[in-house]
Amino acid sequence: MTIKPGKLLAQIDSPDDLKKFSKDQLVQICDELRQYIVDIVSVYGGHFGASLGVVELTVALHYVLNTPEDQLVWDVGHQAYGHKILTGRRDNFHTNRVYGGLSGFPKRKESEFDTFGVGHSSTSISAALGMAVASKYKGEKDKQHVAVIGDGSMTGGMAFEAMNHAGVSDTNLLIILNDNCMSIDPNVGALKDYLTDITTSHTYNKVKDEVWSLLGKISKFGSSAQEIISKIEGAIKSAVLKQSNLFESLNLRYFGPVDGHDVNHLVEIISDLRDIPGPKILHCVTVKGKGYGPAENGNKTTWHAPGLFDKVTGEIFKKVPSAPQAPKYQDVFGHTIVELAKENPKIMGVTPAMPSGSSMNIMMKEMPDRAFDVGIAEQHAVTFSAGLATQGLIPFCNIYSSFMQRAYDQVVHDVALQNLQVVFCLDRAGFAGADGPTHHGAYDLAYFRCIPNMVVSAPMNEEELRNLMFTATQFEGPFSIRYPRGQGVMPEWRTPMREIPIGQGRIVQEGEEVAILTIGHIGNYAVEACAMLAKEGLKPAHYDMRFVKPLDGELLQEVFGKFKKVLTVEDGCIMGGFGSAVIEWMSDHGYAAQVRRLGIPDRIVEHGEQIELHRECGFDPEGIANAVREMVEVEV
Ligand SMILES: Cc1ncc(C[n+]2csc(CCOP(=O)(O)OP(=O)(O)O)c2C)c(N)n1
Ligand SMILES: CC(=O)[C@@H](O)[C@H](O)COP(=O)(O)O
Ligand SMILES: [Mg+2]
Repeated sequence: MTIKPGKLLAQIDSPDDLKKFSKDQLVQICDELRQYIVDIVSVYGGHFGASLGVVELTVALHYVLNTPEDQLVWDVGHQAYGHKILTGRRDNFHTNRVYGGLSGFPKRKESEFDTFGVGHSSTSISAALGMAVASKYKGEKDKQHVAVIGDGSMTGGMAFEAMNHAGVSDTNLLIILNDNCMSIDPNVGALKDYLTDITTSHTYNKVKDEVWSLLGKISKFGSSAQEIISKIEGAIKSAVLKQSNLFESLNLRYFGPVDGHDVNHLVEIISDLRDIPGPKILHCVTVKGKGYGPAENGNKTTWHAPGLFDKVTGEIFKKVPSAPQAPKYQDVFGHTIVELAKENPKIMGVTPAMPSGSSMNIMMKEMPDRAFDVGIAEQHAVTFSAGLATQGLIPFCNIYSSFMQRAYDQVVHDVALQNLQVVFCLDRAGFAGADGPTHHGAYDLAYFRCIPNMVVSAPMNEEELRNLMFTATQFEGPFSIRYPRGQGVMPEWRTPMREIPIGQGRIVQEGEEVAILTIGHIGNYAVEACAMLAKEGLKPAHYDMRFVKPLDGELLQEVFGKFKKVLTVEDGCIMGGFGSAVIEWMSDHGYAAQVRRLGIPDRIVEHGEQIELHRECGFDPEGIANAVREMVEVEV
């Protein structure tokens, strides 16, 4: 179905086209852009509420700035749908997040307007500051550098590291804080409360408006007058706010809060700010989901990424289950940690801003004093968990595999070196799918198995996940459990939990000639492959190793004692992953066999449905069966 843009939007193939319109046409352009996002996302899916919340800001920025020369960096980039549509990608925007189509996030190789690749939060200020300093060094005086960062992303430590530097950088960096009080779930922390204070402080806003209008009048009298007024403004701010403005105290000129949905006012402000030297921050107040009733007034967490929906009624279409509705692994985690915590008062839950995504919200609701959303702060989440563990508690620190990458040193330095009992539940491990390479949990088997003291495990189904979670509570040291995004395989998963001997794998099917060794959920693909091969008279053995570290030495002795052809399969990087561990074991124990490794190759794999990516990399069920067929052919 072809989705047509509105009359004005249809004429905008670049920001230069946008600039041809008069200011009083911008409101209509915003309406048409908003409608186009609703039309596309309702049919093709993707992130939703965030892009609606920055429609006016996006139009104003591309209207005032001279992009792409002026450099605009979006934080996370899930809100950049309007940006992409206005910068030449309107007509192919329906391919957003589709295999072979546009990325769901700004990506440098996709467009010159995408100045920095994003997807993980809190990077925009650092990147934009780097660009600003580079421009200053190269003598590019007129270039503007703008970072647009949300209030949720502002809770990421990197943002403060960058502001700390920006404040003494002597650049003209403009930070735009898009404050909608939302992360994916409601935003958390003292910063959120502070921003609310500023936004709701009537006295401050009244005085600020007067100062602002004075600034407008005086600024015509040249920079010395501006200096005077900015000192008055600064004095008023710190006095009225009773505490120095957080951003001003970092030497960032603070402006706002302003209405982030008044496109013409935003055009004026951003134009004015262009002429004000030095690092500055504009605080915009917006509404996530603005302009589409169900998203604006309904559950904003749901409308962060609702899936497909009826744009007229707002009804969100439930995915039709292909098989009896097996739960998502995350649901099993969410219910199981509560079950365990009811039995064991030492158990605590920690999530860095993914309560709904990880299902930690279940424990947060039932046991609010034992489960914590710490904001987009993965490093803090890990070391906070380590602190809990020093006091004899057992924290389950649930972090998406790709977001875990941000807190690697904390795992080594704060947990493993002290051999503390922290349970890392790495959700979205393996190909994440439509979110693409920024979110693929490709590396955790490799980056965790090399850490001393760390146990590295992966369940093949929900029952196994529950057993591993219980086992982790009995293990006095760091323990990681990784599992993929989406469906499990067991509709009846509420099985009694049991402790599994650390390192113990299991045989799934006896066989001959080739042994398939799998780790985690991907083992279910091997089961499908074996069923295909059985019809051809081929019967490889299949072992679910369950642990990458420690490996099951007894089982591997059986495997290498019986088989000269071994196929390893992992939904993770081949370099240094599970297959590498098996080869190392084989070599260390004096065995020799042909070992073939299937997994994520040593290159960037773009976005698409998980099965499309597994197929592309040759470890979907057909790919596994083909590998066995080829191995059977070869004489060793
Ligand atoms: C390092 C990292 N952790 C977690 C996420 C998941 N995530 C994506 S968007 C988001 C919320 C961002 O909130 P905010 O910056 O306020 O943007 P909004 O959606 O409100 O526009 C989170 C937690 C991420 N992308 N990167
Ligand atoms: C933009 C972002 O990082 C999150 O919205 C992420 O896309 C969530 O992923 P899940 O949908 O797998 O929870
Ligand atoms: Mg927000």
